[in-house]
Amino acid sequence: MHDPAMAGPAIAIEALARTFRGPQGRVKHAVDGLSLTVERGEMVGLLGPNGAGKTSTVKILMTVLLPTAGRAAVLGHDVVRDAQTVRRLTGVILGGDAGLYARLSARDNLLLFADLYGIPYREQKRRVPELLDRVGLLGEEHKRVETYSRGMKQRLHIARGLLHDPKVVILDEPSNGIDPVGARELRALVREQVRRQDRTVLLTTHYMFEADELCDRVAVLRAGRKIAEGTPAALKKETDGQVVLNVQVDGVTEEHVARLRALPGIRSVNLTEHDSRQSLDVHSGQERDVTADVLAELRELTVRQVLKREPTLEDAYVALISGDRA
Ligand SMILES: Nc1ncnc2c1ncn2[C@@H]1O[C@H](COP(=O)(O)OP(=O)(O)OP(=O)(O)O)[C@@H](O)[C@H]1O
Repeated sequence: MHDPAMAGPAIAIEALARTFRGPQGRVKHAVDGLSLTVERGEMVGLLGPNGAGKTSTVKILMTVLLPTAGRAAVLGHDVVRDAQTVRRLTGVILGGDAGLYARLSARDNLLLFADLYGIPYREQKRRVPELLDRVGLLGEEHKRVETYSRGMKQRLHIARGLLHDPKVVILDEPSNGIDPVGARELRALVREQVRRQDRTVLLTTHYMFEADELCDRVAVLRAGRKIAEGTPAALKKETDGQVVLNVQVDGVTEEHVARLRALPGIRSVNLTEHDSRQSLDVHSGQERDVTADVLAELRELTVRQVLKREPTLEDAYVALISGDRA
């Protein structure tokens, strides 16, 4: 008999949808007709701004949220009809404090979860120290988890997610809330340990550079839909020949942004606010210098600084999610 688990992609998502009913019965499309295939051994990043539908998609794959339409399968097993098998084959690595026992040591946490996974005791004795070593927690394994730094907890989450040696790993925001140095170390850990042994990894992140460092391919979501998919290098190519004009300015309104977007030669405009200071990134082609037109639109505001620069990978991503493409 044909066994679907032996062939085909690791993750197959087809026309997946999930709606929620909000206040006054308004329907919210968290995932809106998403299709995505992840081949065996691939590492694919799901990118998107807050509310894009990443967590809802991941929850459906983790079998903790039901889709309202479409289907998703892990190693050929449907996440709704065959949820138990999907859970056995999938390792989930979430961040933060949830899912760990703060009063127990790292070692006792892993032994407890190994029991829950039904890993035989002799196997636990071998695997737990080995995993603690692999994630760099050997020597700290007897300390209570509540004394751990965020980065150490994240390492323990990784060890926990790999305990039952899953074929498919779902990794949610690996470096969220971790300082840049710690985040770099964590990415190295993900590359060396999570990716091992032809494992398939689906990772969510807010950071394009993180996806670039780790992923073979990325899918960018916006409002529950996929707006771009490809290798990080291919997405970056979309900004070839573009220039970013960064304007530090105060008092920008939605109306200003709309007027800037309508100017000839402008591809996308992104407004960010930090410490109540505004910053505008205006993407345009190289063929036309838009600086004078942009400053004319902002003439009644106080412009603090104007800089022109080459686009980065992060710009490629921002241009995608703030552009008009749907
Ligand atoms: N249980 C729920 N009830 C109502 N609306 C929900 C629920 N869960 C998610 N949503 C809505 O669905 C949309 C997608 O949310 P989701 O958490 O999947 O996005 P996300 O890309 O993971 O965002 P973030 O990066 O902030 O985690 C959001 O608008 C969110 O408010």
